[in-house]
Amino acid sequence: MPNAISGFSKLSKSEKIDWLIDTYFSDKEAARNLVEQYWNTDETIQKLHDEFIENTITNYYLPLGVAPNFLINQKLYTIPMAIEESSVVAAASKAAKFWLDRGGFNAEIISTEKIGQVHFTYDGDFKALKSFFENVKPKLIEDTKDITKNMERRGGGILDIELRPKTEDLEYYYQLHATFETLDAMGANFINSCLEQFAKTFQQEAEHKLEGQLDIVMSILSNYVPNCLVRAEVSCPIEDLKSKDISSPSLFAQKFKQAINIAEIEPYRAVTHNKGIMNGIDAVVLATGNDFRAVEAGVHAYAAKEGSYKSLTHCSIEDGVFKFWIEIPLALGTVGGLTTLHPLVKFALDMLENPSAKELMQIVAVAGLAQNFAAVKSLTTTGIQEGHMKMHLLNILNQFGATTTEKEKLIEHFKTHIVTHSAVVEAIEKIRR
Ligand SMILES: CC(C)(COP(=O)([O-])OP(=O)([O-])OC[C@H]1O[C@@H](n2cnc3c(N)ncnc32)[C@H](O)[C@@H]1OP(=O)([O-])[O-])[C@@H](O)C(=O)NCCC(=O)NCCSC(=O)C[C@@](C)(O)CC(=O)[O-]
Ligand SMILES: NC(=O)C1=CN([C@@H]2O[C@H](COP(=O)(O)OP(=O)(O)OC[C@H]3O[C@@H](n4cnc5c(N)ncnc54)[C@H](O)[C@@H]3O)[C@@H](O)[C@H]2O)C=CC1
Repeated sequence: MPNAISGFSKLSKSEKIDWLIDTYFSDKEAARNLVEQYWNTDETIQKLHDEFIENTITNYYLPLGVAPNFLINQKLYTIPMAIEESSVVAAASKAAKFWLDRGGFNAEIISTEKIGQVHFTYDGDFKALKSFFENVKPKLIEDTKDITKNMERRGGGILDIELRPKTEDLEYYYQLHATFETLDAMGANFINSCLEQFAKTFQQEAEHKLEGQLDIVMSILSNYVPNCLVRAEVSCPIEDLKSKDISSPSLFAQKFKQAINIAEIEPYRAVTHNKGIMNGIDAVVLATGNDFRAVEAGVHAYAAKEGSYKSLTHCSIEDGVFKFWIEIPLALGTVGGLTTLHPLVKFALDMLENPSAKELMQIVAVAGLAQNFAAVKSLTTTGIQEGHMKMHLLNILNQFGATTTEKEKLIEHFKTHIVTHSAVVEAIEKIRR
């Protein structure tokens, strides 16, 4: 076991790499070469990446793919997707193309409110606390003026602050529950700055004007944003579903709806179903430099809002019309965070013609819906493995170090044979004999 190290953060980048290689690697030259191989040749770009996080030693690549042909609210987009899993970009592209011929996707913003809370304890009388809060509320807002003035000029800012008693769940526990409009910013830093100022003013005022002990526990935004909602939808007459892989549209529609119904009542299925949705959502969220952990946490909380974990997508068949939709909370930014810093994020946003946060919410929701449509369509028709393994073939070939000629031969071979890991291994061995 290696010894712990103190002061690691104070070492230079090259000293950190030296320590790491000396401590963990026997083939020191190979390890150092690998780390250096992933450095950007442009020192300015490398420095930028070094400074995104702490203790950076090199870069970790993910492929950036694009899915064309997304018609959203009658505007055509090519959507950027950063993801490691094969078949996701192909599936999104295929769903986009399918719906392009059937009127495209419609998306709408339902709401854009963000939330933050000051968590505190108080051991006195609730009535006294309530009256103190009502008196101090204008000052809470007034004291954040320096933080909020620019956001207010743009049309956003603090929407409201409420006092919420939580003592039934936890002794002495209360909240200042605040709502915000942060426009094109995800808003985490703006909200946290406001909340910390609320806490400071609240505590200071309480010391002179409130009987009983009031202690601030913490001030932080919530990544659960059920009132920052977007809805995306596709629909068409059932007979228009007919396509290369759908010979009986009405049977397909019934089976597809049944698959969604199952994900609405069965958590084991719902989790995988929603994972398929997040294949699309995370890929676009990452490509556009947004915080995918925040989105993931909020989306899954929303999926469980009724007490059990459910599908985020829904389907109906009414009057001969097939309708499929998603409704999800998404706190996204097109300014702030990494959005203007990472050159490829800038590229991705340029490709989307520099959307507002609202437009990006719609694009991301559509990517999730399209992904889910492709996956459930495969699951209820051919099965998932056929298409997924077709795309995964290159990964298996690369694992076995296949040459370009071997790849060409095997890709041709697997156009007419089912791809499984063992079938690929067998075929490689055969052509190498
Ligand atoms: C994989 C496909 C698309 C093949 O589908 P296919 O019918 O064999 O494709 P095709 O060769 O006929 O091409 C049709 C279109 O698909 C796209 N496409 C096709 N191939 C490519 C490619 N190489 N690169 C880029 N795009 C591709 C592209 O849009 C293309 O049009 P074109 O560009 O030719 O005009 C289909 O089988 C499919 O959609 N499968 C679903 C795959 C999927 O969902 N993958 C996610 C990973 S599995 C998982 O994590 C989630 C899951 C499944 O568990 C979720 C759940 O359970 O709900
Ligand atoms: N729990 C969480 O999710 C947390 C996330 N974070 C991180 O915070 C970052 C996001 O915070 P932000 O405050 O969004 O970014 P930020 O701190 O970069 O601020 C964005 C700023 O851009 C300015 N702005 C310019 N034009 C604007 C417009 N049209 N609309 C709105 N604002 C405009 C505003 O002053 C705004 O405050 C992400 O990197 C995230 O990972 C940080 C703390 C906690």
